[in-house]
Formats: sequence, C-alpha cells, structure tokens
Amino acid sequence: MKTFDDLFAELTEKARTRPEGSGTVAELDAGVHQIGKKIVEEAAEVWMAAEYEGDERTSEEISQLIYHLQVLMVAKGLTPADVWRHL
Ligand SMILES: N=c1c2ncn([C@@H]3O[C@H](COP(=O)(O)OP(=O)(O)OP(=O)(O)O)[C@@H](O)[C@H]3O)c2ncn1[C@@H]1O[C@H](COP(=O)(O)O)[C@@H](O)[C@H]1O
Repeated sequence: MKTFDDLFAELTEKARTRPEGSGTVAELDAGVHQIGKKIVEEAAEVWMAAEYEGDERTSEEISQLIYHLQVLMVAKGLTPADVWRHL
C-alpha cells in the first residue's frame, strides 16, 4: 500500500524525469492555477461523497484530493516537512 511519503517521492521523481504520458507532468505544466482548480473540485467531491456516497467512495475521493495537493506542493517546491511543521 502506498503512503503519503511514497506518493510524494514518486511525484517528485516524475517532475524531475518528466516521463512520457505522466498525468503529473501534464498537471505541473498546466500550472498552479489549474492545479488549484482541481483541488477545489476534488475537495467538493470529498464533501459530496462523505454526505451521500459511502466510505469507500469517500476514501477514494480523499486519495484524489491528497494527490492533487501533492502536485501543488511539487509545483511550489514545498516538502512534507514544510507542511507538517504547521500541524
Ligand atoms: N494517485 C493518483 C491520482 N489521483 C487522482 N489522479 C488524477 O486525478 C484525476 C481525478 O480527477 P477527476 O475527478 O477529474 O477524475 P474522474 O475520472 O472524474 O474520477 P472521479 O473523481 O469520478 O473518481 C484522475 O483522472 C487522475 O488523472 C491521480 N493521478 C495519479 N495518481 C498517482 O500518481 C502517480 C503518478 O501518476 P502519473 O504521473 O500519471 O504517472 C501514480 O502512482 C498514480 O497512481
């Protein structure tokens, strides 16, 4: 099972090597404005899933929100430690 740190390392590597067909690379190239829109969209999907769609769907939507948050972190050059220090 992939952890937050595993995914972050994978996305950081994708940003560095820019493999063909990577959705992460495409999203990074689209820029912070587009990534931000995906975050807002996924956050709304988490909310709707939590109210109406059950635990499995909610978990899936949360994973997608985490993914897009991580893409934003990579785009901005932020590390998990930059975030954790605010918790
Ligand atoms: N975990 C994710 C992940 N979560 C979400 N997404 C993207 O975010 C999109 C979800 O947004 P949408 O709501 O538009 O998609 P959807 O098809 O409507 O899905 P639902 O919300 O309806 O479930 C997906 O289609 C993916 O493009 C992800 N894309 C990639 N990853 C992981 O990131 C890693 C690198 O991926 P690549 O850069 O594509 O190689 C791999 O380990 C992937 O598993």
